[in-house]
Amino acid sequence: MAKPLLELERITVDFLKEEGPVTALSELSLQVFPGETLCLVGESGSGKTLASKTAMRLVEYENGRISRGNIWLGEQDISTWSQERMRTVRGRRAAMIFQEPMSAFDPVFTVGQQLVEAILQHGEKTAKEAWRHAVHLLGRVGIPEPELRMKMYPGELSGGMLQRAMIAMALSCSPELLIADEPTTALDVTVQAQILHLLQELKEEYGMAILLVTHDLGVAAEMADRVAVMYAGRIVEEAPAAELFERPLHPYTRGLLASVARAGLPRGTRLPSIEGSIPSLTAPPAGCRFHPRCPQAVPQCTQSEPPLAGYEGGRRAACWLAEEPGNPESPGGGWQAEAESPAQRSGDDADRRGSRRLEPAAAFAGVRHHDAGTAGEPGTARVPQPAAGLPDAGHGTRVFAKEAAIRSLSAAAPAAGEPGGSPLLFEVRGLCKAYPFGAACCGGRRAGFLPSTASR
Ligand SMILES: Nc1ncnc2c1ncn2[C@@H]1O[C@H](COP(=O)(O)OP(=O)(O)OP(=O)(O)O)[C@@H](O)[C@H]1O
Ligand code: NI
Repeated sequence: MAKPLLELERITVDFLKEEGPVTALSELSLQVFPGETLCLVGESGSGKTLASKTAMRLVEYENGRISRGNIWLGEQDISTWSQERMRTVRGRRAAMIFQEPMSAFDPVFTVGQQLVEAILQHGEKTAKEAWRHAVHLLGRVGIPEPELRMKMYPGELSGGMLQRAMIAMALSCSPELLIADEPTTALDVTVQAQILHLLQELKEEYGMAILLVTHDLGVAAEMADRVAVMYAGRIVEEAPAAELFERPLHPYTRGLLASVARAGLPRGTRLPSIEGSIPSLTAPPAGCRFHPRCPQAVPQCTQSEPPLAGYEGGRRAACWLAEEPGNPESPGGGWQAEAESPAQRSGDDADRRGSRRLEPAAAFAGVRHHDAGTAGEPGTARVPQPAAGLPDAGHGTRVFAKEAAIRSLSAAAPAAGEPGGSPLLFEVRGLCKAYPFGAACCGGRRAGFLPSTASR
C-alpha cells in the first residue's frame, strides 16, 4: 500500500479552560493517501474542524495544545516544527478552503492583487507571469470574465464566485493536499453541486489529495474514496466509502445514515434521529462515549472503551459489537423510520396544487439532453429517461427529481439552432440524489428548458 501523504498518529489536543483542560481530540489517528479524498463526517461538535486544523498546526493559534501524537507529512513529523517553519507547508504543500470564503480574503485588496501576491510568494514567476497565471486560475475555476474579476474586491463577488476564487487561491501553489472544511455548506444546492464537481476535476487534474470535512453524508457519498466518522473527538469508524455506506459497522454510523431521507419510503415518513446530543468533553461518559445514545449498548459498553479495531477490507471500527463484514445484517439496524399521519402532509399537497407532474426521475435530465424525449401537451409531458440523461455523479450516486412538476409552462423564444422549435420552461422541485446506501436527500429546485419536438 502507498505511504500516506498526511498521517495523524494518536493525536490528542487539549484546550485550557477555566474549569481545567478539556481534551477535544483523543488519540485520533487518520491517514490521507496521495490522490484520494478522505471525508471526515460526524455531528456538529464532533471535532472535524479541529482535526483538520490540527493537521496544519493551526489549533495552536486558538490556545489549543497538541499534547500527544505525531503529524506526518510524507516522511516528516511536523508536530514539533516551529510555526515559522510551518509557513513553508501551509499554502504550498497543503492548502485550506473554508465554508466562509470572505475569511480567505482581505476586503481592502482586489481579488487579483491577492491572487498575484500568493503566486509571487513562491518566487518562481515575474509579476507579469503571476498576473497571467492568476487570470488563468480564475478562468479554470469557472469564473467568467476573469480579467474583469481580477480588479474586483471580494465583497463584489457572489458567494459562489468567491468560493471559486478561494479555490483558485488554494490552487496557486499546486498543493499535494487540499483541506476543505464544509466548502459548500453555505451555498444553494445547484452551486454546491457545481463546486463539488469542480473539486473532483481539479483533484484529478492536479493529482491532489483532499481531506474534506462535511456533516452532509450526501456530499461524502459523492466525493469520498474513504470516509472517517467522528464522534466526541474520536474516530469511531473508517472505511472505503462504498463499504461504509453499504454496511456500516458502528451503531453511530448506522444512526447517521438512517437519519438521511431515503427513496422508497412513504411520503411524509418521519425519519429516525439519534436521540440526545454529543456529550460534554469536560466529563465524557465512561466506556464507549456513544453508549448513552446507543440502541444496542450492552453492559460492557458502559465499562470499557472499545479500541479502534481493524476489520476485513481495510476497515476500522470502535465498537464492542461491530461485526466482521460479510455477516448479513440490515444497515438500518436499531433505527426505524415512522410513517407520518396524513394530516401532517396536507401543507405539502396544497403546495403542489396546480402543478402538472412529469415522470419522476427524469426532469433533471431534460435540461441538457435535447435529443431525447418529448414534451407534449400539458399532462402528457414526457421527458428523457434517466439512462439517457442522468450522469453518474460518482460512486454510484444518481441525481433524480422526486416531485418533478411543470410549475409554469410557457413557450420561450426559440433558441438558435434549437432542434424541434421552442423549448418549454419547467421547474423541478425536490431534487433527490440516490446514494449507494439507498438514501436520497431532497431539497432544492431547478428550472430549465425542456425541448419540444417538431412532431408536436
Ligand atoms: N478554540 C477552541 N477553544 C475551546 N474548545 C474548542 C475550540 N475549538 C474547538 N473546541 C472544542 O472542540 C469541539 C469540536 O469542535 P469542532 O469545531 O472541531 O467541531 P465540528 O465537528 O467541526 O463541528 P461543526 O460541524 O459544527 O463544524 C467543540 O465542541 C469544542 O468543545
Ligand atoms: Ni466544523
